[in-house]
Amino acid sequence: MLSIRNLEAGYGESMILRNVRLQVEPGQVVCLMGRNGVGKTTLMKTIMGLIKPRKGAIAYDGQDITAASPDRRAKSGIGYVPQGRDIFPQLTVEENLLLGLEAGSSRKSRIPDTVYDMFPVLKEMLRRKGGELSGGQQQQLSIARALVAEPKLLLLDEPMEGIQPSIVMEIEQVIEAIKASKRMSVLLVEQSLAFATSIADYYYVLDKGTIVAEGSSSSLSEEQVKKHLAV
Ligand SMILES: Nc1ncnc2c1ncn2[C@@H]1O[C@H](COP(=O)(O)OP(=O)(O)OP(=O)(O)O)[C@@H](O)[C@H]1O
Repeated sequence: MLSIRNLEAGYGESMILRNVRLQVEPGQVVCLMGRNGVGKTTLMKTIMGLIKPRKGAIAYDGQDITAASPDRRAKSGIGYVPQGRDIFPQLTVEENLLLGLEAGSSRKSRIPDTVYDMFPVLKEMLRRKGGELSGGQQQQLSIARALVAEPKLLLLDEPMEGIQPSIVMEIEQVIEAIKASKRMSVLLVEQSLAFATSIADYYYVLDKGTIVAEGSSSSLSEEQVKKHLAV
């Protein structure tokens, strides 16, 4: 589904990612872990094409997309939910969702009902401005907007960060439902050991721009977390 080899990327002269390799199989939920500032967001942006790698290759769905534009990646079925709820505050919930249809690979002209099934709260708030929603609801809107396009690979950058526990639970349920549907792969940045071991199939730990540990999530132990993730 997604295969990254020998990736090197950064900002101007400063190289953040070095020799990164990572794999996401069809239907898998893969968790990318690592301390603050190690390059997780940089990796997500490079997968989405917002940062051009200096070295290495990214293949998606059997195609080399290393040089493809972000728009082409979205059209070919990669959905991206950036860190920090990047919704349009002046547009209504419905308008935000409709933008998701434009961006992605879906040929549908209406928002699929499955999105409202996953986020019933949004259906009740279709006419409200995005900026009037709570932080957690905005995060749900941001995820829903990506799902509207029915992507084949969903990239989620710290979707639970700074969100109240009840909404964290709802977002976890959505990720579980996506996994159960087997129609989408998910790569997400998430620090919680509980999440990584309960929902994810596989994990990678990034440290100083390189992958230092990986394995099936059931093998992820408290000790490894202490070694690689404790501050
Ligand atoms: N636009 C930018 N220009 C220059 N350097 C940047 C830019 N964005 C991030 N960096 C640097 O790149 C490094 C990796 O940042 P990145 O945001 O990828 O880390 P992260 O693991 O996602 O961290 P966090 O968990 O805090 O979000 C940091 O040292 C950061 O200061």
